[in-house]
Amino acid sequence: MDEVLTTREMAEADRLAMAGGASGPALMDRAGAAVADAVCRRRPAGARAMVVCGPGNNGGDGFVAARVLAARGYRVELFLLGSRDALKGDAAQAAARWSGAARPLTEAQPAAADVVVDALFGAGLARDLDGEALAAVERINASGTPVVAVDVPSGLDGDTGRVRGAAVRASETVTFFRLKPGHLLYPGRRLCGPVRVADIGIPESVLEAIRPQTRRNGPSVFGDAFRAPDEEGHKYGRGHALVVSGGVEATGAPRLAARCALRIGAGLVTVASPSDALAVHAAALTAVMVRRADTPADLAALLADRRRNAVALGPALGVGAETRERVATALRSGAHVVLDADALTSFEGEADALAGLVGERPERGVVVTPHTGEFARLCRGRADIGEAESKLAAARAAAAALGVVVVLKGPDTVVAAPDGRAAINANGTPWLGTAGSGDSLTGMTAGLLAQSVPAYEAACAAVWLHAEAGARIGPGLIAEDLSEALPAVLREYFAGQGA
Ligand SMILES: NC(=O)C1=CN([C@@H]2O[C@H](COP(=O)(O)OP(=O)(O)OC[C@H]3O[C@@H](n4cnc5c(N)ncnc54)[C@H](O)[C@@H]3O)[C@@H](O)[C@H]2O)[C@H](O)CC1
Ligand SMILES: [K+]
Repeated sequence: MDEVLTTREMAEADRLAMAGGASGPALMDRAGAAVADAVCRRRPAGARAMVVCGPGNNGGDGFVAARVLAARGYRVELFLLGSRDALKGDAAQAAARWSGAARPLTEAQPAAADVVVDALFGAGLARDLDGEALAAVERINASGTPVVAVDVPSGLDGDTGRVRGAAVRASETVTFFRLKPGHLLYPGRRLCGPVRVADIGIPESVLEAIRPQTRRNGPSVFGDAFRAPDEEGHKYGRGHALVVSGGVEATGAPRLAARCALRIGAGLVTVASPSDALAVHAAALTAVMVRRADTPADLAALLADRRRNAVALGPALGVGAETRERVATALRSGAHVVLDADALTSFEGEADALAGLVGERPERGVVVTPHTGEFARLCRGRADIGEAESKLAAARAAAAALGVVVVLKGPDTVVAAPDGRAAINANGTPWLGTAGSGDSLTGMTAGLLAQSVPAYEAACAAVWLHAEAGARIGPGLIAEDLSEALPAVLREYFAGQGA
């Protein structure tokens, strides 16, 4: 159920279902009935339900919902954008079975209703709302009346999660068969409210033909790649992560990263720093070694020990040529590499230079973990990335261009692999927006790479586990809590695998 389908893929699912014998009206009937069920859960029979319908099949779903609600004793008023006889296909059939009026949309007064069904536009939204549709959406939002949106809130682009002119703020959304990217990407995720995915009779088998490349992030994405160590799990079998840090001015970042790498399962961690004082402070943990590393050559020497199979650079490294040199050294070492923060900012506007370094190396995982600002700086000058239609498309384009796994962080973190796979994370919490949270994620990613989890799955697992840990703590979260919350999160995750 974690596949995420674009509107185009959804239309293909629809087509395949009908080619397989499903009927359009039957699909629409089940869609409309699922919408009616959502209204019934929200308001008792006898309540005033306003259904606003658009000129396409989204409107058709609205006509079906209106008919079902009226049959269940709701006082239904239906308003239509455009004329009833302009409706076509399944929508025309649904309208023909609605015995009530279809009043002009301009007459709709949502404030007078107990609940609104938003069936204006769905997957067929083709441009910014204007005219009567825009006015109606504004009246709906101003009314404060609860809204059940059909498929996607009208005005929201189902593929990008972006608003086209204006969009309905829904109390909940009923969609069909699978989620769309716009249900998970902001602001779409906020405008949808809770999203219910209804089964309308499209067979799962259509997915074999569609082969969707996007998933909602979770254990179904990385479960096979990250399993509990077997009983004789030896510490060397669980890899050795190296956290490269900067000077004394930055104390917590490398320590956070090191702690998280250990907690998530790396067998050993080394903190390398030009400053003994910092390294000792950063280490302050058993199983963490401390090594002096003043120069890239020192770093190369540390990485010459092949048991150090994952290296994290970024937290508190400083921005500039030194860091670039360290990044180049790490990429040439053949260890798995995580690049965050300063390691990325040191390549500001030079994504190609970074891509060149990545390209030199044997096929080992490289993960970059920028937040949106770092991403924009790294990809400055790359219009093919900067002008992508959505965060999902931008992360994908960068992953393909750089040849790395991109973790584009935010409340809707997107993880994208060079081969086109992508996952949108949906278990985050606003409390993760705190200093050090990124360093913790870097450490978790390095800790998973150290255990030879493949780069894409390691990034997806780190993002999801990091968010789970944050969600467990919630208000008052400080970055130090994240590593402490990991044992409980991992216990549940592994137990879930056993299930
Ligand atoms: N895919 C499925 O499994 C099912 C989908 N259903 C519903 O069908 C809609 C998609 O219907 P479609 O007719 O393609 O488009 P819409 O109804 O979303 O749009 C209607 C129509 O409106 C015009 N239009 C687009 N943008 C604007 C605008 N900004 N202003 C004015 N007019 C606009 C354009 O001509 C569109 O064609 C999907 O969302 C589901 O709700 C099935 O009912 C169930 C199966
Ligand atoms: K809608």
